[in-house]
Order: sequence, then C-alpha cells, then structure tokens
Amino acid sequence: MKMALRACLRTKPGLTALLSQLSCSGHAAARRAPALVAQRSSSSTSQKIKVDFDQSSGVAVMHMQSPPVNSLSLEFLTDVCIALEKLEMDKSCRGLVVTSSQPKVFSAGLDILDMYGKSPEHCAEFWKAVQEMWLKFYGSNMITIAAVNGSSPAGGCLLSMTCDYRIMADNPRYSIGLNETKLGIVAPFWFKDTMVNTVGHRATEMALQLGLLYSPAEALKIGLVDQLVHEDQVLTTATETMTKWLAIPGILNISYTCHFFHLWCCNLVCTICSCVCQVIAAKKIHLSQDF
Ligand SMILES: CC/C=C\CCC/C=C/C(=O)SCCNC(=O)CCNC(=O)[C@H](O)C(C)(C)COP(=O)(O)OP(=O)(O)OC[C@H]1O[C@@H](n2cnc3c(N)ncnc32)[C@H](O)[C@@H]1OP(=O)(O)O
Repeated sequence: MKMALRACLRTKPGLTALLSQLSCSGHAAARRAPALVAQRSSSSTSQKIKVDFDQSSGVAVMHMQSPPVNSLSLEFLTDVCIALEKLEMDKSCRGLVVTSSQPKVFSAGLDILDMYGKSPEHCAEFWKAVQEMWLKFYGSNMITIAAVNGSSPAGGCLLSMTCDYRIMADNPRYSIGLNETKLGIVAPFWFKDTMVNTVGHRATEMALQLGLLYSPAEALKIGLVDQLVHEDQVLTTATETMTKWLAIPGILNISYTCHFFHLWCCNLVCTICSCVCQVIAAKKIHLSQDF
C-alpha cells in the first residue's frame, strides 16, 4: 500500500494535488530545518529529532527524542516532517529507520494536551500536521523500517504502520495497537485503512471495535509487526534488514506499486461511496424524526 501511494505521488499529478490538500507543507517549511551535510556520515539534530545519515550505506536513522513519551505534538510532527523532507530530497538516502530515544516508549501517539482546549486554528494546524506525517511516510520514496523499541499506542502505531517493515522489542510489557475506541475516539478512516492494509479486514475490525492493544507476541501473530527481537537488538536488526531491502532493485518495487495502486483506488472509491451513503442515511433519519 505504501508503495501504491508512492507511485501515485510520483505519477498522478491529479491525485497528488488532492492529497496535498490534506497536507500542509507550508507550515513545515516555515520552521527551522535540521541540516543534513553531504559527507560520508552526518548527524543533524532538531530539538526533538536526531538524524544520523551514513552516506556509504545510504541509510538514515531518525531518533525520536521528545520526552517523556514522544507524543506527537504539532511541534514534534513539524520537526519529523522537516527531517523527512530533507532526507527525501537527498537522493543518496535510500533507506530510513525510525526509532525512539526514549526508554520503554516508541511513541505515545497524538499529544493529548495538543488536542484539548486549544483554538480551532491550532486544532486545524495540528490535524493537518498529523495527515502530513502520514502522507510523507506512506508516500516516501525511501524504504522505511520502524524499529519499535517500546510501546506504541494509537498514533504511534499508525506511524509504525506507515513503514515498509516493523521490528518490535520482544518485551511483554510493551503494547501496540489502535486503542482510540477505548479513549472514546473514533479512529479516522485513513487510520483504519492503513491498518486494513497491514493486517487485513477482520483483524482490523476486531482491533478497532474493541480498541485492542496487542503484546508483541500477539502483534506478530496478526501481522501488525513483522519480527520480534531482543530489546538490545532492535536497531541493529533494523539496519541489517534494511540492507536486504535495499538489495532489491527499485524498479521491482515500482512494479508492485502498480498492483497496490489499483487496490488503493478501489478503497478510495469505496470510502467515498460509503460517506455518501452515510450522509443520505443520516438525512433520512433526520427527516423521519420530523414526522
Ligand atoms: C483532532 C484529533 C481527533 C481525533 C484523533 C483520533 C486519533 C487519535 C489518535 C491518538 O493517538 S490519541 C492518543 C492516544 N495515546 C494513548 O492512549 C497513550 C496514552 N499513554 C500511555 O498509554 C502511556 O503513557 C505509555 C505511552 C504506554 C507510556 O507509559 P509510561 O508508564 O512509560 O509513562 P506514563 O504513562 O507515566 O506517561 C509519562 C508522561 O507522559 C504523558 N503522556 C503519555 N501519553 C501521552 C500523550 N498521548 N499525550 C500527551 N502526554 C502523554 C503522561 O501524562 C505522563 O505525564 P506526566 O509525567 O506529566 O504525568
């Protein structure tokens, strides 16, 4: 699916325009950008993101370092998007590993404090930044691997699902999943679609209806993560795995992209139809209540 979006962003200007309406590159560009120096190995740091780029392998590691739990605030999301944009522009960067510098937590998901009691303008900007992060990761030309070295609920799980591959620390104290239902929030349809593309319809239905958080072993069983390793080995395994992915010629990725792009279009049409049906149904209920 990620590859489908990738192809769509590359080849379909109309759809790119449509998607970019969801996006907000403007606000990201306005902020300070962590510099990526073209040398054999470089390191760039914003307040909340550290990027180590090894030019000989073409692989960058993005360390999320927003204490205490890497919650996705507007500021943090903006830093992530800027770092990603810079890596994307550097054609020598072919692979990206995303991980956490915080102990025990990959990301706690959307920053609850950034969603509560804020102005409508702030909420709009915040929500656009969430969508931009999703678009940038899912549509990335780089191979992306999530090194999930701690718990990853809700938006944290979404972030990991936008990557091509997920490696999680095998620690039963950690959990991962879209638990929005348990918080009394409906997960947006594109959260749902991302999960469907990862684990399939039935597993997603169960996960969302019940707001399930999975242990690493359970997550592996339903395919929410691809591999479990000891905590100490999450990052090294991610970089080793990256080597295998980068050995596949990019052209083959593009050909799979075409198959997945077809699926993605079907999904989008279904979602639009379903929205129209819901509006019609709601209007009918409203009219019937008038009588
Ligand atoms: C406009 C939006 C509309 C719809 C949105 C729909 C989609 C929503 C997606 C989301 O992502 S909603 C967020 C859901 N997130 C969660 O449910 C995670 C909640 N947190 C946890 O489960 C745990 O904190 C943990 C991540 C497992 C880590 O546990 P740990 O025991 O290590 O830490 P502790 O719980 O003590 O937390 C430390 C510290 O961090 C604060 N915190 C935790 N999560 C968040 C968060 N998501 N946003 C902001 N702050 C968070 C927590 O309050 C503690 O703060 P304190 O030290 O000041 O008390």
